[in-house]
Amino acid sequence: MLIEAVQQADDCVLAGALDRAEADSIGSDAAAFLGTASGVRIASDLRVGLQNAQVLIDFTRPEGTLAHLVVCRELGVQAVIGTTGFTDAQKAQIAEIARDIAIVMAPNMSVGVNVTFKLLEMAAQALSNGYDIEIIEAHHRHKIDAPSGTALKMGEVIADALGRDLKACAVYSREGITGERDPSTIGFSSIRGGDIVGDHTVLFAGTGERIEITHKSASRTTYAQGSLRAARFLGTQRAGLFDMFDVLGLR
Ligand SMILES: NC(=O)C1=CN([C@@H]2O[C@H](COP(=O)(O)OP(=O)(O)OC[C@H]3O[C@@H](n4cnc5c(N)ncnc54)[C@H](OP(=O)(O)O)[C@@H]3O)[C@@H](O)[C@H]2O)C=CC1
Ligand SMILES: O=C(O)C1=N[C@H](C(=O)O)C[C@H](O)C1
Repeated sequence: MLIEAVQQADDCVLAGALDRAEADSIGSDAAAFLGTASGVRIASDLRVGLQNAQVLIDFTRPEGTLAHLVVCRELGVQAVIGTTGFTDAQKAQIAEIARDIAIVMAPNMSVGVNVTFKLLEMAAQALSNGYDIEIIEAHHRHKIDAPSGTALKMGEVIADALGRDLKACAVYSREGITGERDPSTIGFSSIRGGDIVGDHTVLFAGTGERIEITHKSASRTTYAQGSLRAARFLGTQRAGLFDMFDVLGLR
């Protein structure tokens, strides 16, 4: 999706493409899967892959992203990070690296999801009393982290709007005799199955009514297009840690 988006954009150039050393794709043209040639061979050596790059777009795993950022800092390459599932300590490492290079990090690059974060801020403030808040997300069977980064960000946005600390009020699982629901909690439910691209619903359940704010991704192309917007934004920055609110002017 990312390679296709870059190939279709008239203001972006594919400078490199990376895969693991053992991958069958190594050495083949990065656009071969599109039936065209990009002139870029898929490499496993990050320094080779980044030699002509201004920005690395990284959707991998936390440990991979962190290793890549160390090389980005060394080479002065900026980064768009889509990877989710970072620990607090890993986020602190990213913030430290962002003192030297500009980084956009966001758990969801889609415009719609970032606008949904804003809607949730407003809804949480307006429904701060008498409404139980539950966040339900569904993703494909291959996803390895739960809850999704987007669901966690939704929880943070809502907790901030309510003056709560998500770490203290999040409930991630229920089983057995759980007791009555504590109204100060924010609940999370994760569904995994098939090829679901990414659905997120926040339920505000009151007495006599329910409000549901839902975003559904039908294609991963929204993430790729958002990543390119983030890369363009980085062209105007020297250093610092940004997110899609900065890129989209939503802050
Ligand atoms: N911010 C956003 O908008 C979005 C974020 N994501 C996030 O992006 C991440 C990747 O998701 P997705 O694309 O579905 O996952 P995939 O498994 O399809 O892709 C991840 C890629 O990273 C590679 N990889 C895994 N570990 C490492 C490592 N340590 N070093 C280098 N490369 C590595 C994998 O290789 P191999 O297959 O060989 O393991 C694979 O090619 C997830 O955290 C997901 O939540 C996903 C979509 C949108
Ligand atoms: O793994 C995915 O697929 C996705 N991951 C991101 C997340 O964890 O929120 C974004 C999107 O939901 C797809």
